[in-house]
Amino acid sequence: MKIAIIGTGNLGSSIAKGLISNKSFTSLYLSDKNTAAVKVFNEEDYVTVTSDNVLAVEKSDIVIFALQPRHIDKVLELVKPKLTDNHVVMSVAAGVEISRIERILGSDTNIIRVMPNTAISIGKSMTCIAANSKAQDKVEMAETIFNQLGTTLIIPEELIQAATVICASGIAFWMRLVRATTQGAIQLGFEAEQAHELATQTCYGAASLLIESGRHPEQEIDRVTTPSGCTIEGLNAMEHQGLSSALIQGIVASFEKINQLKTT
Ligand SMILES: NC(=O)C1=CN([C@@H]2O[C@H](COP(=O)(O)OP(=O)(O)OC[C@H]3O[C@@H](n4cnc5c(N)ncnc54)[C@H](OP(=O)(O)O)[C@@H]3O)[C@@H](O)[C@H]2O)C=CC1
Ligand SMILES: O=C(O)[C@@H]1CCC=N1
Repeated sequence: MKIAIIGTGNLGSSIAKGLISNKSFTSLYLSDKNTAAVKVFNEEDYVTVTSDNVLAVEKSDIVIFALQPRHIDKVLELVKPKLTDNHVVMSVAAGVEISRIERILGSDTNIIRVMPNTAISIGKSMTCIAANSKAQDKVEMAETIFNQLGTTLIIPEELIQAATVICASGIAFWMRLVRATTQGAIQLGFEAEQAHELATQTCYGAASLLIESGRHPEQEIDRVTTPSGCTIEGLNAMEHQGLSSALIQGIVASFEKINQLKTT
């Protein structure tokens, strides 16, 4: 697979790291206005770092646009003359709908919206995928690529905005919960480094338990909460302060914001 990533900032470079660790390409072009942050990848086999977006497109079959929404239109216009029927255009741009890309490239272009998160750099992304009509037969190929970099779910495009909030922004939400746990652990007497390890490993254990057992979180909570014990005391105190409500309100606020950003 000949892959290009246009825009190698936070997400583009995370995708590049994941692909390089996995060696899941025959060639990889990394293109950005400023290549300083990804120059190091030039030393990798079959990887080329460039500032020439058109060259990256010409040399690739799959082009992942990891640009901010305000930059994507002009880059699509720039590379349009070089796109062929064989190209698959993938966009990770939040709020940029397939119809907006089709208006620039035409609906006879293979277009896939992909919504990964930054854990793609370590092969642990939850990635949602939606394709236009033309690219329906390319969805399996997209799934194959992103399954090597975590877990994938094929969804209708209408759900991509929600997936962006839950999975892409979601990384930040979970990080904040881990940070708060660390702050609590320090207050209870742990050194910062130990507090960080306790918080991250416990979080990892909780997610692994749910994934491996397939059980509902409340079933696992029941196994932890001793009657009149310290767990239920803590849980109830958190709920009195609105823990679940705060999370849900944050998710909804994030969703409302992404819908404001959406342009059709
Ligand atoms: N960060 C995340 O976790 C996630 C981001 N997304 C989406 O992914 C997209 C990228 O986000 P993110 O990586 O955070 O953004 P960044 O700003 O970190 O990365 C975008 C990169 O594109 C470069 N760029 C701008 N214009 C051009 C151009 N004409 N040609 C080549 N490169 C260019 C930017 O350079 P410069 O900085 O010099 O402008 C920058 O390096 C966004 O649309 C975002 O909504 C989606 C899911 C998760
Ligand atoms: O914050 C944002 O708008 C982008 C999309 C999801 C993650 N980062």
